[in-house]
Amino acid sequence: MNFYFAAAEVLDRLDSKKGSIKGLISTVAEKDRKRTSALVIQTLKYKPVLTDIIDQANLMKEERKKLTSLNLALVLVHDVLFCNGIQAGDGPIKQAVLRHKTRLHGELQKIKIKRGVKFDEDLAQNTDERAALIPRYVRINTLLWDIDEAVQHFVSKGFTLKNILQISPTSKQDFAKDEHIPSLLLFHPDISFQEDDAYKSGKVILQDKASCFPAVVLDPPVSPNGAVIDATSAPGNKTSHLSALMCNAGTLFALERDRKRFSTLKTMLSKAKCKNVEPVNADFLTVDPMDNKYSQVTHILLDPSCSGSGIVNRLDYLVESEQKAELAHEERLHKLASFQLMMIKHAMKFPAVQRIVYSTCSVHAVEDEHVVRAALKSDEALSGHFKLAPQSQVLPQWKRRGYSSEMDDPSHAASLVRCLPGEDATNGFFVSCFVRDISEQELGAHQDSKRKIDELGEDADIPTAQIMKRRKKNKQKKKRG
Ligand SMILES: C[S@@+](CC[C@H](N)C(=O)[O-])C[C@H]1O[C@@H](n2cnc3c(N)ncnc32)[C@H](O)[C@@H]1O
Repeated sequence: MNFYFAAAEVLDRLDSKKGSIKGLISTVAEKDRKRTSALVIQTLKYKPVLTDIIDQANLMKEERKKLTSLNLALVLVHDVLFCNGIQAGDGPIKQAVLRHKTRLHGELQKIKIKRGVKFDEDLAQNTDERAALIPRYVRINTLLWDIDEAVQHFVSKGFTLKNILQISPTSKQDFAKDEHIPSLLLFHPDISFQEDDAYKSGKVILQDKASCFPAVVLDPPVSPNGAVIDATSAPGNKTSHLSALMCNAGTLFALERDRKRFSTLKTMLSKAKCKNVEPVNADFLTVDPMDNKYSQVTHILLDPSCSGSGIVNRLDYLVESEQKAELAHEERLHKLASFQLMMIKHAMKFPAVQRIVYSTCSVHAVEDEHVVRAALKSDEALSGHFKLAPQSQVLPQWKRRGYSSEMDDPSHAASLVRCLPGEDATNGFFVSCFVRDISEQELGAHQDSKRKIDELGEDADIPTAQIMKRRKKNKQKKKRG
């Protein structure tokens, strides 16, 4: 019966908005986690129907001594009606529900007749229909095999490779190569790979297409001296993608501040055989950019916590009631945005950094364009000479760009990438890329920084100081030459 108590407790905590489904399920004992998460999700899908049935059958009134909460009744009645019964030894709680078994089944039939449906599944709440338009994306872990070997593997499993851009909703056997991401395959949304050997051995990673964009845009170095930071790594999809793009060469520092998520990250990286990754359980904001360890870092990926408003293939929306306080929502977005901005500004302080990718799975301009435009105006961007990478370096073929009306300079929107759920066959996503521009012309425009260097010498901000030193050396060379 403990398993039902655990599932009911997750539902109780969801009701009182104490976390997301994913977050709350991660607190359940590992041995029961899979089972509990399946029961919670199924119960949520049928919640309105189950609540009606329990009401009509008067279950809570007649068994109020045994059934202490509606959520406990929901999970038990779910298993009586839609599974093979309650999976627990005999006892007073089980008996309290089973006494009403005939009545419960009767109420279920009445609802089906009333709604004119034949199958139980037709009573499930519609999951977000935009999710049904998202193919099952499978990223090939090129550290372990190549795309041709992967294609052969799936063909041997009975799939047919088609030269198409989208998977037909009627054909579950077709698969295709993605047009934008080289190591990505598309399958029908209903295909599950959880039991596939290639998934279990880390040879494929189940990752939404949009979530593959940041690593590709960052374009990390492939060199034994390459040094890259993934500042917000767990669970590690983008880290393993970066590691693959770096061909396991150089060093990829994978930072993650949350201890539990850090442990998930390490498991993921070892499964994917990422050998060039140094996982670090630390808060990126507390890392000293001048620390020798990171002095050679040229590329930083920032995929910080966000509202997640772009994710459509998860069930959290089932528990988001309409009365969700708009104000609290706005406040939360602004809090997230100021944290996100801090992360970008911190990344800009690393002395050798040349390229910073900032991404979110949010569709809110507050967390996307607004954060980018604030970052561009920040002291860190001005003194470090950061600007947006041009469209030609940021998935040039991708049609949907940033919202120009949300940028100070509308032309900057072309540098940004957006994905819209329901329209782009992906979750909602946003990608931007800052690059350090050290041209002489730009330097000339920063007279103030020059003055600061003259006045402060060694203590002036390092990137500008380095540039100025380089400039001085070049001038001296020219004079000598
Ligand atoms: C959106 S998730 C990252 C997903 C990851 N990039 C992936 O593709 O698998 C954000 C992660 O950043 C972590 N995080 C948030 N703030 C952080 C900080 N200041 N330093 C390090 N990690 C942080 C969170 O704990 C969370 O695991």
